[in-house]
Amino acid sequence: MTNHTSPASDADWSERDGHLVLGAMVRTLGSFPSGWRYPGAHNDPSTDPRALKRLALAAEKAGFDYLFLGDWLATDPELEFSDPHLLSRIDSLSTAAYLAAITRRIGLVGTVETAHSEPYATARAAASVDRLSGGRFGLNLTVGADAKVEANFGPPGARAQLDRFEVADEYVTVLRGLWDTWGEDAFTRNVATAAIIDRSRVTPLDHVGPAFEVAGPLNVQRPVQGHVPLVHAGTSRRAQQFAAEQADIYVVAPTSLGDAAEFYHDTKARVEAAGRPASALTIVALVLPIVGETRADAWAVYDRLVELFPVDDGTPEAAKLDLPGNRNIRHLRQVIGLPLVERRFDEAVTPGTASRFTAAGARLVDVVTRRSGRTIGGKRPVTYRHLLVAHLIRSPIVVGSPTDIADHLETWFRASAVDGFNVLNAFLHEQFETFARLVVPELHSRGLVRDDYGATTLRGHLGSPRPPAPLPALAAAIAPTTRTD
Ligand SMILES: Cc1cc2nc3c(=O)[nH]c(=O)nc-3n(C[C@H](O)[C@H](O)[C@H](O)COP(=O)(O)O)c2cc1C
Repeated sequence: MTNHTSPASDADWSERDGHLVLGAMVRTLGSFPSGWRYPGAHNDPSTDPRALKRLALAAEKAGFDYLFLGDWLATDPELEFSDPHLLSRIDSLSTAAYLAAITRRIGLVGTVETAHSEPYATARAAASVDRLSGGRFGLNLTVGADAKVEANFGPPGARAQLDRFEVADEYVTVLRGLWDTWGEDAFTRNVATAAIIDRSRVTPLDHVGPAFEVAGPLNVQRPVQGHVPLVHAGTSRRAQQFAAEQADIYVVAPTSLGDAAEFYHDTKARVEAAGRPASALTIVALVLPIVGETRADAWAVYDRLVELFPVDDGTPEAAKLDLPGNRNIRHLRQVIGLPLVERRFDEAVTPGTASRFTAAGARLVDVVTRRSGRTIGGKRPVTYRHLLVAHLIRSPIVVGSPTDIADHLETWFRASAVDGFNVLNAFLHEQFETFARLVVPELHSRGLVRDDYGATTLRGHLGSPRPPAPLPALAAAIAPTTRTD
């Protein structure tokens, strides 16, 4: 009898055993806007292949579940001072294919946009990288509407008139349908009879929908993982619903533990309402750790990053940079509600001045204290520069020793606010490698991460069962025209 079960190891079917999932966000210029200026930081995109390789090997050695490769089908030189990592980066699927050959166990998540790609090409590319990596690929689908991207793809077609999430749902139907057009054992390779395939196991798709018409079958066999795991990131209700119904991993960016826990429970309820077990969706939050051997070391790294963040301090040098219009004392004044005409950026905020701040200003003081240990009236005082940076950089930054960072991750995980984290780095390589060398072992000693890869596929890392291929009889019933003798 034909075996239609997974060729993957038993471990790939196992539960995650209560471990938190760790993904590494790949941004070679780092995620702190001035990170690339830090002494010794990687800052040359022309040497990215080496940087990617070094990051991937460090992440794999530490046992990360996957590398996350974001993408954007546009660029904008005006992002120079706010998001330098978006200026130039190697296409995410090409990167995943490159890293597939370098790594052995870690998952590789690449990004495709549903509005400006064809599901046939995406199904093929994703199945290809999944095959090349032995079942480690994950596909992040973005469903955004972005004028800069649209400007790169000619006049909008009929698809642009449709609801973007309905298009995305149909896109997923086509992807999965195409991955199922090849049965598991379609390649019979019968040397004696000369039949290399069993044609009954290769079926067309014949999809005709509002957005796509795709005949199939796919021109590459079924992915190692059956269906490549799908990833989504988005904050709107529609994005949440799409993730609940379709995704295996959902990347979120909550601003507080309370919000995260509420969103987590709401999302898991939606997963169940969609007829899936709550564990089918792994919810991971972004986190940007700034770590040092000691808390004081970490504060020093954060202070240096703040100093390197260019602001308009009225000097001719700053004027030449053409900085965004919100990088000056005038802008800060609007936020904290006080005239600051004569203030210099590095002046300490006095207790008297702080007592007159707006609620928003008081919140910024809290952020500065949490990130840098600086206090109003303290030996290391809060400065106006620190306040402005806290206002402009809203990333989920956690600064501290390995114990501090592990405490934060553990608190969120144990509060059922997340299943894991997508870990950003302020700059490469020191910050990521310090996290891998010091924080991951701390998590391990607390029983929060496993000590080695128990599985060989991304699905295995997630504890997500591999969808079986439709049985030949069923496939034949669906598509009788494909029957051959
Ligand atoms: C944490 C996070 C990461 C994201 N990464 C990307 C990305 O790499 N590329 C992209 O085009 N959009 C990215 N997005 C945007 C969303 O994926 C996209 O716009 C989403 O499909 C639509 O959701 P929305 O309705 O919340 O805008 C990201 C969003 C979040 C919250």
